[in-house]
Amino acid sequence: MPELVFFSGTMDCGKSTLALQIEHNRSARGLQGLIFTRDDRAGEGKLSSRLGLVTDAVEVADDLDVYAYVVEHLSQGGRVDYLIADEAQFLAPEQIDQLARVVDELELDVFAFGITTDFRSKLFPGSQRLVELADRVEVLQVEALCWCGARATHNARTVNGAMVVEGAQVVVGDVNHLAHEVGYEVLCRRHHRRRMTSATAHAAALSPDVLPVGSA
Ligand SMILES: Nc1ncnc2c1ncn2[C@@H]1O[C@H](COP(=O)(O)OP(=O)(O)O)[C@@H](O)[C@H]1O
Ligand SMILES: Cc1cn([C@H]2C[C@H](O)[C@@H](COP(=O)(O)O)O2)c(=O)[nH]c1=O
Repeated sequence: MPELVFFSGTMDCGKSTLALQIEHNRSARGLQGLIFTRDDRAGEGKLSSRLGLVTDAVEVADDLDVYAYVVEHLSQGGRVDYLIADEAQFLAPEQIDQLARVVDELELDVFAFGITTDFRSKLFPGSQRLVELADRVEVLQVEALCWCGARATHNARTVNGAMVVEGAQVVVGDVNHLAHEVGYEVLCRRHHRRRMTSATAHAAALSPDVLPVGSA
């Protein structure tokens, strides 16, 4: 039975890597997939992983009807055995409905990958629709970790190194870019709630208030 599967997690937990592995394993067996993405850090029409792998993909513009795109591809004699959609949080809810239609009417597997919540811990509209429609929601097995060692479950945004909770929902960026104006850091819920990033935790640890008596 074909399925719509949502592989979800925080930033930097290996979603794009898994997307590329699924693509590799299936194409190695002669299957042909269509790969979609939106606003990947590597640029338009790219699906990239931090492990250095990258592949071409169809950039999902606001007005792209994914179902119609696949039907058109098939009607022109193209072969499609499955779909991959990375950065699926950025897709509009209607485009997620189109992915579900591909599963139900064209009987193709669709593998969607994305972060569930934004820097304010609010669902992205695309992710919300995926949670509503997916046959399965899979959490990735390799845990991203908070600076404290706990499993990271939330995404924090930093601006010039300080965690922020206001701003546009979509700002393309990366983790470990604290020197950049906008960066991201994955945190456990406890430290996301306390707005405690690795930098603020480090600064607190170095504060004179907590240094041993007599230290310089
Ligand atoms: N130098 C490295 N050596 C080994 N693994 C790495 C390295 N850099 C990144 N990774 C792995 O890649 C993961 C990020 O993969 P990626 O597919 O880009 O994540 P996502 O798409 O979820 O943001 C990290 O959590 C880590 O497991
Ligand atoms: C939390 C959050 C993230 N983003 C952006 C930042 C990245 O460009 C992508 C996530 O990519 P990844 O491959 O999963 O690391 O999403 C955003 O726009 N808004 C946010 O709140």
